[in-house]
Amino acid sequence: MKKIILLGYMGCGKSTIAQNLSKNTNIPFLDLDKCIEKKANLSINEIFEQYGEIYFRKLEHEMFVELLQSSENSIIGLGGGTPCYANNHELLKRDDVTSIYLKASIETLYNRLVHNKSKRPLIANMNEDEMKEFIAKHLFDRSFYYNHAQHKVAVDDKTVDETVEDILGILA
Ligand SMILES: Nc1ncnc2c1ncn2[C@@H]1O[C@H](COP(=O)(O)OP(=O)(O)O)[C@@H](O)[C@H]1O
Ligand SMILES: O=C(O)C1=C[C@@H](OP(=O)(O)O)[C@@H](O)[C@H](O)C1
Ligand SMILES: [Mg+2]
Repeated sequence: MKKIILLGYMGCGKSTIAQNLSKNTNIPFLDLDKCIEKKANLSINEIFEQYGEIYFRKLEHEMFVELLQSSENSIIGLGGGTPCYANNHELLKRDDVTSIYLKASIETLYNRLVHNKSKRPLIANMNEDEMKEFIAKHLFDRSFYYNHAQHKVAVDDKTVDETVEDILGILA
């Protein structure tokens, strides 16, 4: 069954756009982080705090495989790191997967994340200068994986509805 998979850096809008795309298409959406939280009965912050990032990556990989195995059509919003670990990017190559990279500039990401970092353990304790430098370097490292997506949608200066329209154009 068809999976539409949104990927990209923290704050690019995967969770927000997946939800709105779902309203437009009537295809159910799943947020990978939310699925992990539900299964572990812990928040993402608690998983990082209590078990560390490596354990989180293991849960993330297992949940990604589980969601891909389901027979339902779905829109899946990944976590920012999902394609960058455990060869998860290889799973995007399946015939039943349409993968879309929501591509945002460092500036857009910084502006969105600066007031929205508390639930993102990788950046939660950084000051503004540290965050800007971290995003720049981290995005550079991760772009290799994000560029494995079949499609790219530039999200800078677009409203949620405009990004959803762009994705509908790809899916048409
Ligand atoms: N045009 C936009 N598209 C998507 N998100 C936007 C936009 N403008 C502001 N935002 C905000 O940016 C944040 C994006 O976060 P989220 O959807 O959780 O991204 P991700 O899941 O990629 O980390 C949300 O707080 C959302 O309200
Ligand atoms: O980039 C990352 O490594 C992470 C991104 C988060 O998801 P969002 O991209 O939805 O914030 C979440 O999976 C976790 O905090 C780790
Ligand atoms: Mg998200």
